[in-house]
Amino acid sequence: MRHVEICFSPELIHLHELTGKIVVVVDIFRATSTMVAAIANGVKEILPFPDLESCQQMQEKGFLIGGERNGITAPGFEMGNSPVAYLKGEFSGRSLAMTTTNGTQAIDKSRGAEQILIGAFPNLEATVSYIQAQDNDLLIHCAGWKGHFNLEDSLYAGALVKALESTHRAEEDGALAMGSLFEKEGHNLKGFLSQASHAKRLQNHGIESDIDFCLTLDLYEIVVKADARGFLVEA
Ligand SMILES: O=C(O)[C@H](CS(=O)(=O)O)OP(=O)(O)O
Repeated sequence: MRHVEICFSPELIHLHELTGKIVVVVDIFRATSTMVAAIANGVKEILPFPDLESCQQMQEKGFLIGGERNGITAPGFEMGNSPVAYLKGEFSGRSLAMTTTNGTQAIDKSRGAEQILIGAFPNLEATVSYIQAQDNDLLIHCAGWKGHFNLEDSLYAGALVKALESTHRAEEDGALAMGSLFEKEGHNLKGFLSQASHAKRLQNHGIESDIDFCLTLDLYEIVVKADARGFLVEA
């Protein structure tokens, strides 16, 4: 039996061992949902950056650039952080450089893991099957919000804990708590998460369609993982 644990914020990642583990980075609203949408709709690869400046410089190298801070597209960037912007396949074959408020920081802080996967509800089942086919223990790294716990990433972590019950033992309190929370509330993702602070922030920006997409289960059969160069690609 392998093990599964949860890190609830990038600020706490130093408390967890990364070596030898699969780390699933999750930022449901919206970075990792957007990454899965982009790859599923033809984007060739995504290079994540923690900072705006290095990301923006990639435009000179022919990259499409996506940059967001506090829910708003960063000045000078072509794309923000909206998953629905990728759904028509308009950016098929392009390489995307991307930086967001929370999600790309969490990816950066996951370096050192055996594998880094990108978690989202629209490819939950595919990600579960992939993890079950590997021998490694699992760490679910929630991006949270500016260092704080958030409900949507933690509920996704609970969904993974429940789906992996037959292969991965949850021993620490966080994983047990989130498994129970998903068991109780997972049938009503949208209703339950409408009270989440980040969902309210996004509603204020008038982007309910993003929330709907981010909470849709199993639209895609792809798995997104970091390759040896640090690019996010289809596994
Ligand atoms: O664009 C988002 O959804 C957020 C911005 S914020 O947390 O509302 O400031 O970025 P993300 O990195 O996807 O959490």
